[in-house]
Amino acid sequence: MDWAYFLDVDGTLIELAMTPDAIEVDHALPVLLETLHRQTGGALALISGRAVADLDRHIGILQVPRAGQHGLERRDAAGRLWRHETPEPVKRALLEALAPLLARHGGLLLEDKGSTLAIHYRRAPMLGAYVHRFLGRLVSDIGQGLQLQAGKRVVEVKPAGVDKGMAVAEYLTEAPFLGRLPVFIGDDITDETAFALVNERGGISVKVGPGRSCARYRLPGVAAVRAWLAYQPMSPHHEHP
Ligand SMILES: O=P(O)(O)OC[C@H]1O[C@H](O[C@H]2O[C@H](CO)[C@@H](O)[C@H](O)[C@H]2O)[C@H](O)[C@@H](O)[C@@H]1O
Repeated sequence: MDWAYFLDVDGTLIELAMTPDAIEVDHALPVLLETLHRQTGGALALISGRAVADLDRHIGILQVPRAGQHGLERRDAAGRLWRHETPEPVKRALLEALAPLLARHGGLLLEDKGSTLAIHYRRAPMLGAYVHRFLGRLVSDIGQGLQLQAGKRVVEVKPAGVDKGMAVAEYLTEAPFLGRLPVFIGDDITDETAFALVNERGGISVKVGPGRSCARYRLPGVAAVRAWLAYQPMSPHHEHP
């Protein structure tokens, strides 16, 4: 059976950086992804926590389908964009509540992704537990179907009930993904829903780096992921990592 490739971005295809805009996308990445996309007949998608527009800006290769904001937005192989929105008044209330926190702690960084608001504390790691508590209280006060999403030195507030696993499941109902065995590679907590979905479908789930995971395989880091992906098109029979 042919494989369909679903790839997380930060920490999987690109090394982590101090801030979301500080990532370095070297020229080899788009070349690798374009090649894999072509050689799989288009069965490659990026599944990221970043916004789709942000992926477009940093990574380009617009012909590769992509899901952003942990599945809240998804561009399919036909170029159609599907979106779950956070209602405007809810977003306004969140931004108002976050303003004093951000004003008080210059080391924190707000990333407004549209439907999701992320507070990054990589520049002020000692504030991590505080930020988690603050946002946890905010979500329970505001309610409105919101949920917290933890990540690497980041906490996000997003609409509940949509995740990366759902985005992968949606792609698998559409050409050219339909009927293929899914492969998902990711490094973070948010990738666990996709690993679980892929495991259910008998696919290949690959966790990048250390940490607990339901993924069945491991790769040590970004360089190993890229090396493994580069090997795929050359292999006549796909082998497990
Ligand atoms: O699902 P991903 O594609 O892995 O995206 C997860 C988050 O990635 C970005 O944040 C992370 O990477 C930043 C740049 O390396 C780093 O500074 C930050 O600490 C990491 O959490 C992105 O900014 C988030 O929106 C994504 O959710």
